[in-house]
Amino acid sequence: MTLSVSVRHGFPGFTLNAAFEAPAGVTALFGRSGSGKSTLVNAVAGLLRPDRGRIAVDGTVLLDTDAGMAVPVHRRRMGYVFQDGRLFPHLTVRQNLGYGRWFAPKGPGADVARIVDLLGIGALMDRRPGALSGGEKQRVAIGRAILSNPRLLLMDEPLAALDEARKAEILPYLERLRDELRLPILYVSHSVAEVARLATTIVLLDGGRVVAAGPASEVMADPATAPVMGLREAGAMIPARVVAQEPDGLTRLETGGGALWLPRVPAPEGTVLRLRILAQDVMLAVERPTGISALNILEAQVEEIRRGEGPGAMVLLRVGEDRLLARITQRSVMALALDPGRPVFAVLKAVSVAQESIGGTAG
Ligand SMILES: Nc1ncnc2c1ncn2[C@@H]1O[C@H](COP(=O)(O)OP(=O)(O)OP(=O)(O)O)[C@@H](O)[C@H]1O
Repeated sequence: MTLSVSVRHGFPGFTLNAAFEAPAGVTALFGRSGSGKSTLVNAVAGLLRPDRGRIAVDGTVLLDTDAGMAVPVHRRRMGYVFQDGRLFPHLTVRQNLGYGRWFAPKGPGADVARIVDLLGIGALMDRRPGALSGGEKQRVAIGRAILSNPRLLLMDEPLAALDEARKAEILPYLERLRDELRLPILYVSHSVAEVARLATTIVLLDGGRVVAAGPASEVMADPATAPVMGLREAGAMIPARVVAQEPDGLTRLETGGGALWLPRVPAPEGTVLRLRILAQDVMLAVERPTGISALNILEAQVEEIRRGEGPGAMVLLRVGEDRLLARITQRSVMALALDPGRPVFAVLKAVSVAQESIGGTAG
């Protein structure tokens, strides 16, 4: 499945001019407030008729303004999940889910029991939305959208209204949907952490234009995208394989640049994980540091140095086959005489597990 979008639309003072391809998986539309994310999603859903554009899912054309053709909203088969679940308050969870199914096209649809199980909402079936937490409501809203058997799931900031604890509760369910249902998801967010955890593809928007698009790990490691991502949030993702659970509570992982130790990661040996390493958490040394507390030191090579407008610089590093970003000062770039090709050691101050990779990559 590929969603292909090319849209041009003008509002007073704002022009959206964006094109991208979304392959299977979660495609995150990411950008600051006002960059055009919702306008794009609304164009895909059919809620907005753009001045010009073409939108197609696989071979099915949903919009082609040149040909004067636009499939109406209700025939596009899009599952739409909004920030506020928008469940029917007078209906039970079961009835809300049934409503999604009612609108599904005839023929084999999604299996209700499976979706209820995937989203962990079995125990809530007889409750009304008023008796659900925000996270539970969102899970039901997602279930309802999936049961309408859509071609594509559109999620516009589905976690934005939830507090951190509820977000953390719902993210694993979204990961399961991504990995087990294989339903393509267009996911709008302005949270880098959310995108790092969920996205397979990232489309980065700025001022109504696509400034970068591609596999999530590549877009996140591109030093040019750092100012749009936000310097504090910029960082790369590298794959790492769980090698051993060690007796002192640490998990040993293997990366292309050497071993890493993290506080116990509850994953079986052999699992490949995606680690998120913020650029600001990476220090560089030209010799292997000794006598420091940091456990995690990777062998790397400088690939590119991008100087910012202020005193900072973003250094793109090659670590085995993978990429890492380090944010250091331009003064340090000079002091260490860093140049492309120079071997260095990357000292990692903090590492987080961004996402369990899609099954089958272990080994
Ligand atoms: N119906 C409208 N009429 C006029 N201007 C609009 C309309 N809808 C959106 N805009 C403008 O288009 C721009 C992009 O808005 P959009 O909602 O797509 O951004 P966004 O990236 O989704 O932002 P946010 O993260 O805040 O939701 C904004 O400047 C907004 O004010």
